[in-house]
Amino acid sequence: MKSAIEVNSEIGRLKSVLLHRPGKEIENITPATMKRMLFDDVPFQKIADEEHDYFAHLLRDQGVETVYIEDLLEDVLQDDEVRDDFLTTYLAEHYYTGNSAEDIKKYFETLSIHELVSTIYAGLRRDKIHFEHPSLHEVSGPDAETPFLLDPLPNAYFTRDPQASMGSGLTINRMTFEARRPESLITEYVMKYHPRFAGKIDVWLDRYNDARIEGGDELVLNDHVVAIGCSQRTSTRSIEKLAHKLFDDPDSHFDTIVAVEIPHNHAMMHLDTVFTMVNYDQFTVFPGIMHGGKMNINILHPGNDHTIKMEHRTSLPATLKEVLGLSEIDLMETGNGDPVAAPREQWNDGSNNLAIAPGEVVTYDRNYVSIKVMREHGIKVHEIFSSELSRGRGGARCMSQPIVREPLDN
Ligand SMILES: NC(=[NH2+])NCCC[C@H](N)C(=O)O
Repeated sequence: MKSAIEVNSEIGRLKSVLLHRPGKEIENITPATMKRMLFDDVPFQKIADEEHDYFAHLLRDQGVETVYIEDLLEDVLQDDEVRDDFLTTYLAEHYYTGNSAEDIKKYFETLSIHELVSTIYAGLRRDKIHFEHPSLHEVSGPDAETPFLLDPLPNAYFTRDPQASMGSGLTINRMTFEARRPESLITEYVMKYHPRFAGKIDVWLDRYNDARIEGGDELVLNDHVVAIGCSQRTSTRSIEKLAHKLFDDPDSHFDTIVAVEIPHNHAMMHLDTVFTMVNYDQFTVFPGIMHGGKMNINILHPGNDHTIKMEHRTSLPATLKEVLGLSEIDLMETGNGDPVAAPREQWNDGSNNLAIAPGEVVTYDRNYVSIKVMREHGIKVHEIFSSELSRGRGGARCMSQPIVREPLDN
């Protein structure tokens, strides 16, 4: 039987994608909570939604099915038992158990399922809940600066990160920062209980382990090679765990993992903020990660008796040629490698392109220097608006989680 997830490249024609339309959560940030919420500014929701709708519309015009994860969550939470189970876990992960969890649940039960889902994304304000037997934790909330008892999920429109599709399955990710942890709980419940996915996918990694990994670091280069960033968000331990799983599981056809070390900072939190694949042999890259050919790259292959063989490399272009079996590749530099335009456009996700077919991408309009370079190199570029969406530090690739791509010709 065909799996409900089929993603065997970064570039095969995109057929189906998971999105999340930004809700109230992106305005439920204040200067005091911004850093913890992983934002650099407070977006204006009205414009962000218009920009997001334009993006989704463009994808649909290109024949892509756009599936909103919040709708899938609503479907799943219709079931009383599943809803209770989800809420118990969600509250326990915010340290609300026992009576306090019951008091919050009592409030949730007064909401429609649609309102409940919006609240899970938007966050729950303290003044909505009356605790029968208040404890210090309950009256304190996540931090003293916020009026929220349960934090908003402003990063949820970056649907790329809480999970990553890979072949016939996905990794459901343990996120690095608490601000994003509930996002992959939503993925878990959707994948486990939604009829579209339940029992029809492989789960390579779940979120209940000590290994941090995020989808922005997970790039499926072809049907047997994945590239993974060793980054602020993805630990080497998780890459090894994933390698064991992919190399041992008979449902997986992946036999090569390229672990690429990148700087560990907020501007470059994931590999896809500095590197994306846009055609069989074309890539965009932020020149700042290349270190004059002195990078730290390791290629992992299955060894004997369930061990892993590892080989060290230092050049990104040479490694890509080697693992993809190409004689030439075209690396297009963000901002044309200019010392001002390159970091500026990287900051605004000029390296974060979503391929919707080989040689065809969607990207933010503001990165006009990078766009010009791509066009000069023969890439078909669809521009999307980016005044508000870009404030969350993620671009078209971050805002989309492919669930089906057409297989590549070769
Ligand atoms: N795949 C990506 N590059 N995602 C970008 C996520 C940005 C988000 N503000 C975070 O820090 O988590």
